[in-house]
Amino acid sequence: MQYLTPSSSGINLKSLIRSKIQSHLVVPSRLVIKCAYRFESSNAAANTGTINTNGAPSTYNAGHVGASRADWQSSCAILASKVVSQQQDTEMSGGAGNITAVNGHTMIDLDLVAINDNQPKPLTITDLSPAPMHGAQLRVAYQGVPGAYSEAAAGKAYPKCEAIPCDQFEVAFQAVELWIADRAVLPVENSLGGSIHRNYDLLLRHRLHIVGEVQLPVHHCLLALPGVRKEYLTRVISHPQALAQCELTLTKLGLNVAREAVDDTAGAAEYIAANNLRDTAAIASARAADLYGLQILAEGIQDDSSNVTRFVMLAREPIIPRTDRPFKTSIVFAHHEGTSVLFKVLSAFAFRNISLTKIESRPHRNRPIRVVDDANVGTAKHFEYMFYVDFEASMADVRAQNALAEVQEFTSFLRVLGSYPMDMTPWCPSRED
Ligand SMILES: O=C(O)C(=O)C[C@]1(C(=O)O)C=C[C@@H](O)C=C1
Repeated sequence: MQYLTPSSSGINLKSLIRSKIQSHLVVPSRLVIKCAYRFESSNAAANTGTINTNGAPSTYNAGHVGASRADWQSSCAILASKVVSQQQDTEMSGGAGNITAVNGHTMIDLDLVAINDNQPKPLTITDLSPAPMHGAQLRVAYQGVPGAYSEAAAGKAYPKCEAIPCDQFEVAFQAVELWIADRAVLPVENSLGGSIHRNYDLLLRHRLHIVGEVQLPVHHCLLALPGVRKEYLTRVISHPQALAQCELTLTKLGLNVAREAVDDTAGAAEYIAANNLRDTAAIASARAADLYGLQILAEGIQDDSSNVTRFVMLAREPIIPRTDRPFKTSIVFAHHEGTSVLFKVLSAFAFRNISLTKIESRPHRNRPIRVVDDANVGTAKHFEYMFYVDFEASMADVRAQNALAEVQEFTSFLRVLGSYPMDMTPWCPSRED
């Protein structure tokens, strides 16, 4: 599906990256290579007409939609060339030459007054801090366009944040890795649809840390162009999770029409508006109806009124775990061979009275099959798994530390994805979009 770009005055990624450059933040070249790679893949995707990069930041409340893919590409090209030229300057001047000059009093004339604004400034502790600089707005990357539930989750977790729409989850991760955003928001499970497996895989592939969670009641609406009636509809489009969450209700509404999956709920609404599609409805939020000028044909069409999606917040740095409020810790592990290992791992928590809130398994990509030869019976083949476990304790809690020390004995791989405050907001399944 193609995202479209409604005109607005939102700040765009180009200006964000420019401001980053202007503040002379030195970006490691490794990140730029990643960035260049992303252009190629997004170009390739755009050529197939399936994905469109819409990387314009928007203030959460205002719901701005801004720059085009070209903007994003040129921004990163500027960033890449800036870094390359910085590297060339450094190479030509002999890298650490400046230090030698100062320390060794070489022929460089030290003019301590005139500071050239084009020189890179050293990183400070604030640049490395997981929190934004005092007074700065937290920038939160999410997948989708304004009106998506992920945007609402960003607003719930960080009420005054600047929400930055990204066309893919991968881009949201990279936005944080490249310091374009401070956080990424990622849906990981839904009460009706279950776990969002692809996002678990992304957590493992990237090195970001979980620093928070929010549970967002998801209240779906059926949206169409003004004047369109249910009888005119030949298809309903939305995010696959949203389609699954409304399956029964659509049938009850007599909508036995084609269902088509698109990248996000609000993107579906935007697509209908921009293409003036009078035979198509979208499943999306009431806010998406407002933003894209659609009417609400039916409200609360999720099959279960207490439909809720859990999102996690990701940052470059972990937060310091505490014990003065309820914390959750998420881990992922693979175990050594042996059938009783999973039981042993889980009992490490049970013996310490640590509750598990979630366990999820995903096939081990690098080692999908374990072969067990038995001369008499033949060859048994088991799937190998990565296990994702959430438990109710902070990493600052000695019980959690001991449990993990024990888990480590049975596992071939163990990573703490994050230790973060639990979402303790009162449960209220009414509409929140
Ligand atoms: O498409 C959106 O609006 C999203 O934010 C994505 C998403 C998901 O990935 O599950 C989030 C919440 C809803 O469960 C439906 C879709």
